[in-house]
Amino acid sequence: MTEPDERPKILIVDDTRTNIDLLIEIFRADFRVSAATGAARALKLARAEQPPDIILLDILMPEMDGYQVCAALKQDERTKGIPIIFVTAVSEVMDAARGFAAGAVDYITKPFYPPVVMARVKLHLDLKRKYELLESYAFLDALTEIGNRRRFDLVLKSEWERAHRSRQPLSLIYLDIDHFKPFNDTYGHGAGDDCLRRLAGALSATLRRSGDFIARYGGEEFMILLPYTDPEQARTLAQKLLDAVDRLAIPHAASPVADHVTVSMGLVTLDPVAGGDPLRMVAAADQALYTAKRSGRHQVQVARFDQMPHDDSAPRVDFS
Ligand SMILES: Nc1nc2c(ncn2[C@@H]2O[C@H](COP(=O)(O)OP(=O)(O)OP(=O)(O)O)[C@@H](O)[C@H]2O)c(=O)[nH]1
Repeated sequence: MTEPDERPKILIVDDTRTNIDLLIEIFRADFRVSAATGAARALKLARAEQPPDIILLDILMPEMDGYQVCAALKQDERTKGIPIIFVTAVSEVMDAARGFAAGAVDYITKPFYPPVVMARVKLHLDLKRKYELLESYAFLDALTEIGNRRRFDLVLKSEWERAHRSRQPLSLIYLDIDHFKPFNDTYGHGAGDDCLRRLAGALSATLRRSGDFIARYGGEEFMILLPYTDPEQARTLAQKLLDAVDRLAIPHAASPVADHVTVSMGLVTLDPVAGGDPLRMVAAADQALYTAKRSGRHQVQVARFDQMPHDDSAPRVDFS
């Protein structure tokens, strides 16, 4: 089996073939290089399934100039994180200021001095990697190493929009550990932390579909988002999550519910009707969770969340 090519991808955009050839020569050993001689092809390559890690972009091109291409890439969610370095002739240096305003990170001048071109590209790739690493930490819960609340908010918003667009159901489970305060009081905060870590691991391992998403929402609360999942499928999965926590069998002598740690869940499924606010979905799941707690804990309660026809501002939440 051949090893996957891990070299960074660079896209070179220039309407002059000789410039492209010169730049390919500089990068071909250490990079996977693709090239475009016009804006349309450049945008297509940038939006490909495996987008480039960095783009070298000529300013003066027919059809759409470099500034316009840069602005289009920066406006597109899929491509806005790709660093863009403008390629400009010495006489166009003033125009590079416009490039920065359009969102470029740097510029290089023609004629090329290969070591400088390479150093600039490597510098910006390195900065991009560091930025992505920092960003991933900002969305990670440090204790359990699953997504945090900030990440959940973003994923909920995009899945909510996707559910409306595709008219597919979206389910949400709000999960809370039962009697966690007495657990901490009995076994200590360190054991409480360990319990949270083990629960996060067991819950994550129970999710099988690639779009399923779990986050730690608060102290002892987790959110599980299930795209393309109808109420019946979500109910089955919620039961599996309940069982997975039971199977951990973490002793909890202070719980009146069981001799081990248990959880309660509120489940809601969005009917893909246009409009509304994703936070109402959270509110509906929260109410169902409250019902689960009131009804003796260690169980799943299902809320039905649908919106009043013709009245976007008044979603109806009722329990079945
Ligand atoms: N060890 C540990 N405990 C935490 C953490 N975050 C929150 N908690 C504890 O979780 C407990 C939650 O307590 P409550 O909200 O009273 O709920 P509960 O005791 O689980 O009771 P019910 O939810 O009604 O079943 C509090 O004692 C918090 O201190 C954490 O990161 N680590």
